[in-house]
Amino acid sequence: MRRVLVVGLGLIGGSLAKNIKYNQENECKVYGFDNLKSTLDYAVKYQLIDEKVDTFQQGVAVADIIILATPIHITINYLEQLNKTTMDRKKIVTDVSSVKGSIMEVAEQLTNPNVSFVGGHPMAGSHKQGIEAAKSHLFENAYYVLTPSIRATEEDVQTIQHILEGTKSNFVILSGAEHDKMTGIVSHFPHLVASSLVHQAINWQSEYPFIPKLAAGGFRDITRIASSNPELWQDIFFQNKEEMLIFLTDWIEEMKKVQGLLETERKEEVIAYLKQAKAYRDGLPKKKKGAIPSFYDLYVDIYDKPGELYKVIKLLAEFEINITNIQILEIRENMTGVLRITVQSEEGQLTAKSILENNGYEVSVEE
Ligand SMILES: NC(=O)c1ccc[n+]([C@@H]2O[C@H](COP(=O)([O-])OP(=O)(O)OC[C@H]3O[C@@H](n4cnc5c(N)ncnc54)[C@H](O)[C@@H]3O)[C@@H](O)[C@H]2O)c1
Ligand SMILES: O=C(O)C(=O)C[C@]1(C(=O)O)C=C[C@@H](O)C=C1
Repeated sequence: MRRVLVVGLGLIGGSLAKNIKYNQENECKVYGFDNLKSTLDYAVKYQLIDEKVDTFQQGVAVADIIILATPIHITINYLEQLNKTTMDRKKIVTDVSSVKGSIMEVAEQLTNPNVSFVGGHPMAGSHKQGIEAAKSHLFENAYYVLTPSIRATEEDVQTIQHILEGTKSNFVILSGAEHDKMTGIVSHFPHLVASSLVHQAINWQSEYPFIPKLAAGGFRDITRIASSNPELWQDIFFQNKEEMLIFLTDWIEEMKKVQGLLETERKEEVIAYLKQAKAYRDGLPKKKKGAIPSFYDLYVDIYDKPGELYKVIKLLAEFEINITNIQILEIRENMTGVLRITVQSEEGQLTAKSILENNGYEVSVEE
C-alpha cells in the first residue's frame, strides 16, 4: 500500500485526496493534513481521506508520496522544511501551485537526497475555495502540467501520473518558465483584467446606481473569476510578477492602439480586430473525450435530499430536453453532490444550463 499525504485540504487538495481515495483504494492509503481543524474534521467526517495527521512532520514520517496543496508561499515553506527533515527512505513530493518558476527555484536547490520533487499544476479549478467545494471529478479532461526537478527520475514522474490516473486529466511536461509564461497569458493576467472591469463598474456606480441591474450575461461571464479568493490571487500575481508586468505593458499598448482606432473612426480595422479575436476564441480546442464522439455534458450541484434528482429531470423534461445519460458522480450524506447529465446537442446543453440556473441550480459545462 502506498501512503499518500495531502497537505492543504481545500478546493484542490480536497479534490485530489477524494479522487485518489476512491480511485486507488486498493493501492493507496490517503492521509490528510490541514492547519484548519474544521477542515481536517470535515475531511474525516465525509471520508475524503482515510486518516488525518495532527502535524506536517507526523504526516511526512508516514508518507511515501506527498502532495502539497497549500497557498504557494506556504508550499515553498514546506519544501524548505522537507529539505531539513531526516528521512529513512525516499519520498516523492509534488505540488499543485499555479506558478511554477518560484517553486522550481527552491526545488532545484534541495539537498536532501531523500526528496524527489516533481512539480505539478492541474489546469482546472474554480472561483470557489475550501474543502466544501472539493470535487473528485474537478480535473477530468483538464491538462495537468508536470515539471520534474533535476533529481526526479522518469519512474518518479510515472508514479505521480499513476496515482493521479483517476483524475482523467492529460499530463504534459513543461519547464517552469514555459508554464509561467503560458499560464500568465491564459490565467493570471486575465484575472487581473476581470477584477479591473469590476473596478470600472464600481467607479461609475455612484453616478449610475442602476449599473448592477444591467450587468447581464456578458459582464457576468467575463468577470466570474473576479469572485475568486483574493489572498490566493495576490500570491499568484506576486509569484509570477515578472511575467505579469510584461503582460500589463503589452495590454496598455494594445488598449492605446484600440483607443486610436476608435478616435480616428477606423471601423474596418475594428471589425478586423474583433474578427481575429473571434476566430481565435472560437478555435480554442474543445475538451475531447478520447475516441468517443462528442458528449454534451452538464455538471449540476445537488443536495442530498429526497426528490432532488426527480426535480432536475422533471425540469428538463418540461422543456423537452432529451437526456442521453445521467450519472451521480458523488453524493454523500448531508453533502452536496454532482450530477452529470448528458444531452444530445450543444444547443440542448446551453438551454438546459440556463433552465437549471434560472431555477437556482449551480451548473457548469465544459466549453
Ligand atoms: N483555485 C484554483 O482554481 C486552483 C487551480 C489549480 C491550482 N491551484 C493551486 O492550489 C493551491 C491551493 O489553492 P486552493 O484553491 O485549493 O485554495 P483553498 O483555500 O481552497 O485551500 C488551501 C488549503 O490550505 C490550507 N492551509 C493553509 N495554510 C496551511 C498550512 N500552513 N498548513 C496546512 N494547510 C494549510 C487551508 O486551510 C485550505 O484548506 C494553490 O497553490 C493554488 O495556486 C488553485
Ligand atoms: O475556473 C476558474 O475559476 C479558474 O480560475 C481556474 C484556473 C484558470 O485560470 O483556468 C485558475 C487558476 C489555476 O491555477 C488553474 C485554473
